[in-house]
Amino acid sequence: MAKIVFEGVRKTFGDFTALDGIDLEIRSGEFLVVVGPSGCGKSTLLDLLGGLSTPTAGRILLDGKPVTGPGLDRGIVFQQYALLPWRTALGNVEFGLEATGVPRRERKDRAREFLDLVGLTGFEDRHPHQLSGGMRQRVAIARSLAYDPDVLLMDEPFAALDAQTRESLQDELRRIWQRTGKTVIFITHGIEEAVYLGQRVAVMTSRPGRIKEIVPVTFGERPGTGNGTADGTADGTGPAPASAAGPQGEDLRSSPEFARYRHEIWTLLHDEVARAQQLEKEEASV
Ligand SMILES: Nc1ncnc2c1ncn2[C@@H]1O[C@H](COP(=O)(O)OP(=O)(O)OP(=O)(O)O)[C@@H](O)[C@H]1O
Repeated sequence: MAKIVFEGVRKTFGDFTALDGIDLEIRSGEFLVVVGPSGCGKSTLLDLLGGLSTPTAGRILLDGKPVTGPGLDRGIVFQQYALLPWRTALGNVEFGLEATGVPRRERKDRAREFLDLVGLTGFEDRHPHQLSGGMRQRVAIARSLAYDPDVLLMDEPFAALDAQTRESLQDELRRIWQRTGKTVIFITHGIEEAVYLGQRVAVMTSRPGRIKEIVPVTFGERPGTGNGTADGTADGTGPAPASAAGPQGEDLRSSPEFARYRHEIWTLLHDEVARAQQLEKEEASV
């Protein structure tokens, strides 16, 4: 059974149709990336899945049950994550656990564990203003992971970061995904980011937002992707593969296969971006 199913989902705001005819199935443990022109409804799609808003028509199933509101089974990471400024990194991650009723003592240990997972051991006692943008986003990711949601919803989480930090966080995220087996839905404007992270890349049309095409990204040597399981083995029982970070990640990004996928997705997007810009111009002149 699919982990997540969108069935004929439509979302309107007044007489404006943001999303229409969304049919989509996402496997458990899959890393799905969504790309599309600005304003095509990517965040709306994620909000619906997060239970922050409800579809106008159709339904969304999570483990076979309709999504009716937010839940601890889904963690959300936004572009600018609102960390609590008066709490330390550790305190912010602990905050995510308070809602789940984890005892105080255990909360601390669990929070430390997740800060370690995102490479922030030694920074537990820093406040958000004492951390770089990349570190803050790591705290946000740790906070979302700490209460152990099955599904991670990420809305352009690395968009505000410089290129180098972004690439290193992409590597971290892949490593975390491979280790934890979470189902990840990741929105981005970055085609390279989409190819690097996604097992499948869903390309959306401009208004109303629909799924134009889904591109499976299958790198032969790529650990954890294209094999249908988060740990990169055929049946999900084998050992976790080595991290793709470092030189290997660099090799992937500069490989001819990578360039081919990038070009395929760029081509699919190009027409939609042009159409979206035309629509904006027409609206502006009314
Ligand atoms: N609450 C709302 N009320 C009215 N219109 C809305 C609302 N939320 C979103 N929209 C509109 O729906 C469309 C889709 O918005 P959404 O934020 O989902 O797009 P997006 O693809 O995430 O955009 P971007 O890539 O620029 O972040 C936009 O035209 C937006 O103006």
